[in-house]
Amino acid sequence: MELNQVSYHYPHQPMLLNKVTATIPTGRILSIIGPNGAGKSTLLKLMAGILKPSAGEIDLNNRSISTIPRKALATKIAVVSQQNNVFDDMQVMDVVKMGRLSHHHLLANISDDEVAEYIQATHLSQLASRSLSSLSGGQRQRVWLASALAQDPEYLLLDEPTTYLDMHYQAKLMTILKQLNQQKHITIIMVLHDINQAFKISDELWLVKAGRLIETGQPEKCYNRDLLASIFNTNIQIVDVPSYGKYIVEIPD
Ligand SMILES: Nc1ncnc2c1ncn2[C@@H]1O[C@H](COP(=O)(O)OP(=O)(O)OP(=O)(O)O)[C@@H](O)[C@H]1O
Repeated sequence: MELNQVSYHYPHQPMLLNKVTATIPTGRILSIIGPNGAGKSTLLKLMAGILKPSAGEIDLNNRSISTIPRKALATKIAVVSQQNNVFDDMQVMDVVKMGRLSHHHLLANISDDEVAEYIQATHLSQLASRSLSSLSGGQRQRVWLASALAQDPEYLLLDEPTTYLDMHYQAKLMTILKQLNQQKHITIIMVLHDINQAFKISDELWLVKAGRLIETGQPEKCYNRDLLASIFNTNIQIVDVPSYGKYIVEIPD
C-alpha cells in the first residue's frame, strides 16, 4: 500500500493531513503514534477506504483504493475500530461469521467450522454462544478482532486495540497479533497510545504530529529523546529496564 501526497480535511474544517507520502511495509507491523488530535485515526480511516483523500491517492497493489468495490476491498483490508452496540443482541459466533460475509452472500451459508480457526486464535471458544451484550469490553474487543480475521485480509487495521484491555489481555493481544503477522503474513497497521508497546511490537513506526508525518522508520531509529519530546511536547527520558530493555518515560517539568 502506498500513500501519495495524501491530504485530508473534514467537511468545512481546515486541512488536517498534509501531503502524506509513505509506503506501508508489506507483511510487517506498523504502528502510528503521536499526540491526541494529530490525525492518526483519520489516517487509518483513509487507509481503510472509509474516508476518501481530499487530494492525493492511496494505492493498493498499484490500484487506487477508491476504485476498488467495497466488498472486494473487504477481502483485502479489515478494520477493528471503536466498537458500536448495533450488534449487541447477536451471538459471538454470528458476529464472527459476519466478517466472513465478504466471501459469501448469506450468513446462513457460513458454517461454524469455517470460522473455528478465528474463534480459536482469539480464545473465544468458551464464549461463542453468548450474546455480545453479555461480554466485557475486553472480550468484545476480541470478538471484533475475530470478525476482522474472518475477512481473511491482507491488511489488518486496528485503532487503539488495547483500549478496553487489562495488562494481561494487552500482552495477550500483542502475542496474537505477532503470531498472525508471522504465520499468516498479514500486514498489521495500528494506532497505539502506549508508545512502549508500539516500540516493542512494531517493525516500523510512523510518528505523526499536527497532520504531518514527522519521522518513519524502525523503532531503534526512533528511540530519540529530543524527537519524542518535540512530538509529544513534553520532557522524555529513555531508561534501561533490566530484562525489558529501553523504556520511554515522561518526566513532568
Ligand atoms: N468527523 C469529524 N468531523 C470533524 N472533525 C473531526 C472528525 N473526526 C475527527 N475530527 C478532528 O480531526 C482531528 C484529528 O482527529 P483524529 O481522530 O484523526 O486524531 P487522533 O490523532 O487519532 O487523536 P486521538 O489520539 O485523540 O484519538 C481532531 O481535531 C478531531 O477533532
